[in-house]
Amino acid sequence: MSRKKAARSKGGGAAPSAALPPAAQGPGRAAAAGPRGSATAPELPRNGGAAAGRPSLSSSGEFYDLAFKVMLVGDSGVGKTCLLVRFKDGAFLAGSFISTVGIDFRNKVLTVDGVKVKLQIWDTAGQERFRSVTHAYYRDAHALLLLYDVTNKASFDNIQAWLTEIHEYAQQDVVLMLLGNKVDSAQDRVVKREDGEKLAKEYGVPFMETSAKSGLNVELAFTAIAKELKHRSMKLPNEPKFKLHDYVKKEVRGSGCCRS
Ligand SMILES: Nc1nc2c(ncn2[C@@H]2O[C@H](COP(=O)(O)OP(=O)(O)OP(=O)(O)O)[C@@H](O)[C@H]2O)c(=O)[nH]1
Ligand SMILES: [Mg+2]
Repeated sequence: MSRKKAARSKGGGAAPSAALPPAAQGPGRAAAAGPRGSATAPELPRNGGAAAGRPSLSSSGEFYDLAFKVMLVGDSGVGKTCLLVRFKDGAFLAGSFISTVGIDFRNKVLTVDGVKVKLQIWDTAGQERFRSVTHAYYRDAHALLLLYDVTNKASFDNIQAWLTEIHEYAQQDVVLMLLGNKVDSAQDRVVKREDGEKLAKEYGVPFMETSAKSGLNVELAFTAIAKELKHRSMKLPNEPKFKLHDYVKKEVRGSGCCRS
């Protein structure tokens, strides 16, 4: 895979600078299809769809106050689909690896500080041949979870190239988090936690290690994103500013996952 190095923002972070039009219907939308549900999900407004205090009803019959679109990106095989299935169904897809074709999505409603937040989670195909399909979806994403596999060095080395892509196609204010997945495979680990932390710090993005197999930090990753998006869209007077980095650091430390 030949991709350019990521361009860094002035502040040292990886905030993408391309301001693209919101809610655009990309050509990939009609072409995309996945094994779990249709890939034509409803459009979500950029502010998360807070409808003046009126809750909406999701397709699964659940009420929600806010809705956001989250995209899972990263090399093929890093565990994006497994992470989503773990979060949505609490299960692990063991056995043979079925690579995602195009793009797929699942919805989940979380309660964040008493507010029902629907995450529409888009599971993209990591394979290079589907890249043009994925590009069309970036601009509508409110948040991106960028994954690498701690047992696969190439997937870690490609993170910079993924950041370049995000910089090019996603909204400037997209919420971004880096995840090092498959930490349950301790014996096969080739990317140290410190390397993940260092890279994330370099680009100014929150970071945690996860396991779709054991479930470690899976709920936390999505909850942290949901909290950040909720706080951004519902700024209540006198409410202290939510700091995603601090929240992630505190919760990861609390989970006891990452200190060996
Ligand atoms: N040990 C371990 N294996 C995992 C984990 N997550 C995923 N896997 C395995 O890794 C392989 C790839 O997982 P997927 O979730 O399908 O990978 P993907 O990122 O969706 O791949 P594409 O759809 O091709 O982009 C499968 O064989 C999974 O069982 C994990 O946390 N731990
Ligand atoms: Mg997949």
